[in-house]
Amino acid sequence: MKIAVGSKNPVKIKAVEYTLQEARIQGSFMSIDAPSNVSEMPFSDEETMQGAINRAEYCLKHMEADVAIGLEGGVMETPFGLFLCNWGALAENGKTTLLAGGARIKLPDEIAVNLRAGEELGPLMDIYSRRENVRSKEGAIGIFTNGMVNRDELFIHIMKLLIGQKGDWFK
Ligand SMILES: O=P(O)(O)OP(=O)(O)OP(=O)(O)OC[C@H]1O[C@@H](n2cnc3c(O)ncnc32)[C@H](O)[C@@H]1O
Ligand SMILES: [Mg+2]
Repeated sequence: MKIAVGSKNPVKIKAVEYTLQEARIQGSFMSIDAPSNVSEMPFSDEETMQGAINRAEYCLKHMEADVAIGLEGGVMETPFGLFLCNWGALAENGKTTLLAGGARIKLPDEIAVNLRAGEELGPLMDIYSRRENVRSKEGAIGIFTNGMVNRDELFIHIMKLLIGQKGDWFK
């Protein structure tokens, strides 16, 4: 089985590989910087889901993969503030694309203000945390939970929710 991931972000690639190994699903891995075809900073659940679906479907088209995974991060407005959201899609030719969402956490107002003004979370997190490339390491969720939940764990959970829905893999 050929498995493609629609990102070159190591935190996403590692989460996919780790979860498939944990589930004892054998295959070869490929990755490609698949376009999300949504905003650089998705601003709703729907837009973030669409980004994950678009990445997975791009992989299926361009990578000759049997299974394609798209993972996308974004933010969403709620009556209680702006929240981080993450979504995953698992696509296979001729089958309905599977979807699953990850844990959410409220972003501090000082970050939310800048996001609403059109800035992107990746660079904002580096400035806020005085670290480099947070999006490829612990992620915003890692910073705001003091490392209790890092971005890899978030994507591993999404991956478990996705492959857990693939009944035929567990027979
Ligand atoms: O290389 P890709 O796969 O694009 O991975 P990415 O880190 O850019 O992540 P996304 O495109 O999925 O996320 C959309 C935007 O939100 C930012 N973002 C999302 N989750 C984040 C997190 O946990 N920490 C920092 N930035 C995050 C990210 O930098 C992008 O600007
Ligand atoms: Mg990106």
